[in-house]
Amino acid sequence: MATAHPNLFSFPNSDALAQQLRVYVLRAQNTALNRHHSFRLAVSGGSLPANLAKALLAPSNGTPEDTPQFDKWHIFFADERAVPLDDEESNYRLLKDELIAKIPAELGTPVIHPIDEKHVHDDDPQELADLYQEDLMREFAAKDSVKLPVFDLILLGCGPDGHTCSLFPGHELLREKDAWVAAESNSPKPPPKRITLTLPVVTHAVNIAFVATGAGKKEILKQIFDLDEGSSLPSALVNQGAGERVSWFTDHPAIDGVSFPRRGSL
Ligand SMILES: O=C(O)[C@H](O)[C@@H](O)[C@H](O)[C@H](O)COP(=O)(O)O
Repeated sequence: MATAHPNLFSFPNSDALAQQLRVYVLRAQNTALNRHHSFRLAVSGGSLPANLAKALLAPSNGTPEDTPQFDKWHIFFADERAVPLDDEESNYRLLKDELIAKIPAELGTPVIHPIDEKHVHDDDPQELADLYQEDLMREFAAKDSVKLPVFDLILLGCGPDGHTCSLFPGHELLREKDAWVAAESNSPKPPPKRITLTLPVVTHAVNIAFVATGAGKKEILKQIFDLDEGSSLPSALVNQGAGERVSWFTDHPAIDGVSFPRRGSL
């Protein structure tokens, strides 16, 4: 378990948040490209793709540091719903509509790793999870010894119940130690059938960022950051497992009443 604390950032509005999220994501990109010439990240659904698009589609200041090199990006899904890729509930579709379709041609095209659409109507989403894990293995497990993939960045949301990815409070999936990708058949948040990265994969990433905005998040953020009773919530487990590798991008209403120390810039 990590001992250092996560970083909590808070901004007055979504423009200020997006500006700092851009700096953070592009730093992660540049470090990854220096190390292994590709940038491997996972993204969630919910409000995350819109915030990410706001950050990344803003004009660059022209320096290499401030330029997304999308043709070097491999984008996976931190969680995905078992629905066709063009379904309104699909996180793939959401990311495509919010971000991918709007990337100017000169910035390149990322490689996207969607779920296998042939299995979205299976009764049990386990095959979907297994196939997605195989996709991850092709990308990450070049050596037989790789126990867990090391994403350069995982971008997460936090639900009002403290869930993240499709890891829900009190669920047995939180104890998963071996699988990289797990199936969820009965998600409390619709739609019920999903796949999700597991907690060990999330906490193994080089950088992990949550984006949580709006007054609807303040009760759960108080539990996660200030109160012992919140310590077993999935989002709190990410904080405990990855410590200072975790950064929270919030706005002021989301952390109203939270005592945990916050900063206004990276
Ligand atoms: O597919 C999903 O349902 C999401 O990945 C989910 O984990 C989301 O990130 C949270 O529910 C927070 O959603 P908001 O950012 O919309 O609050």
